[in-house]
Amino acid sequence: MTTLSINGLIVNRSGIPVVRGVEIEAKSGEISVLLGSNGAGKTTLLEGISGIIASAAGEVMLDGHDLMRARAGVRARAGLSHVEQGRTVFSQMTTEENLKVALHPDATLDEAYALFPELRQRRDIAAGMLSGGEQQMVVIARALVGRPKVIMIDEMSSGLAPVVVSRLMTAVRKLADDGMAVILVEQFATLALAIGNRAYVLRRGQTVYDGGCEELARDPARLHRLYLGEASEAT
Ligand SMILES: Nc1ncnc2c1ncn2[C@@H]1O[C@H](COP(=O)(O)OP(=O)(O)OP(=O)(O)O)[C@@H](O)[C@H]1O
Repeated sequence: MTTLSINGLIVNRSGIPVVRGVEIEAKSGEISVLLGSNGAGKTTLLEGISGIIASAAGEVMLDGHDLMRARAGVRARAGLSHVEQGRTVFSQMTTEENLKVALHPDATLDEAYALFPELRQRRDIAAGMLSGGEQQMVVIARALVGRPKVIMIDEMSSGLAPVVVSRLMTAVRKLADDGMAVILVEQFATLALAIGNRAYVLRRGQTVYDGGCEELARDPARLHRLYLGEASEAT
């Protein structure tokens, strides 16, 4: 059982606080959905958690270990995986080579192909030749075979057809059902809330909602208000 606890995290960009005291708890078997309008600080929050950028203050605790001062590589080895925006495949390498780069000694490529069977047929194709959806599958599968405890996925759906997005959502749910703690940053709020457990809505770097996904999915007007900031209703 894994627990990632983020407490009072403050992350600056060019000296300006962009993430301002966020609290998040991600647990094995659960998807924590991070929502918020453009510029709310979602990507910066994930970068602060994975250590790509230094945080100014707060705590990043993974199973009781304080990672706040650890570098990104150390956090990754401790079990924090960050699937960044932009489907960063190694385009000259084949699908399988992309997966092998990250393969943990205890993991197998079959785990990747079990999550995305469609990648098996594409194993010898250069990743740069794959469709956007397939490239997104490669980067998620590559994270999986690194055997992380927590997987943080940023904007996996952007620019993809709805049928592909649904396919990816199903796979992400399976990751959590298999025991991973998942943090999902997503623009398609309705789809993300449908597969998620706990939701956080960020506005200007602060949490304005922390609660169940179902509750928020049932109240689209409230979700709209939370995004637009017409009413403050931090819980
Ligand atoms: N490299 C940077 N230097 C300075 N400011 C930045 C930088 N990157 C992002 N910002 C600013 O930080 C704020 C939060 O950006 P961030 O990308 O974290 O938001 P987001 O919620 O992920 O939005 P989006 O959905 O647009 O990616 C924005 O105001 C943005 O302009």
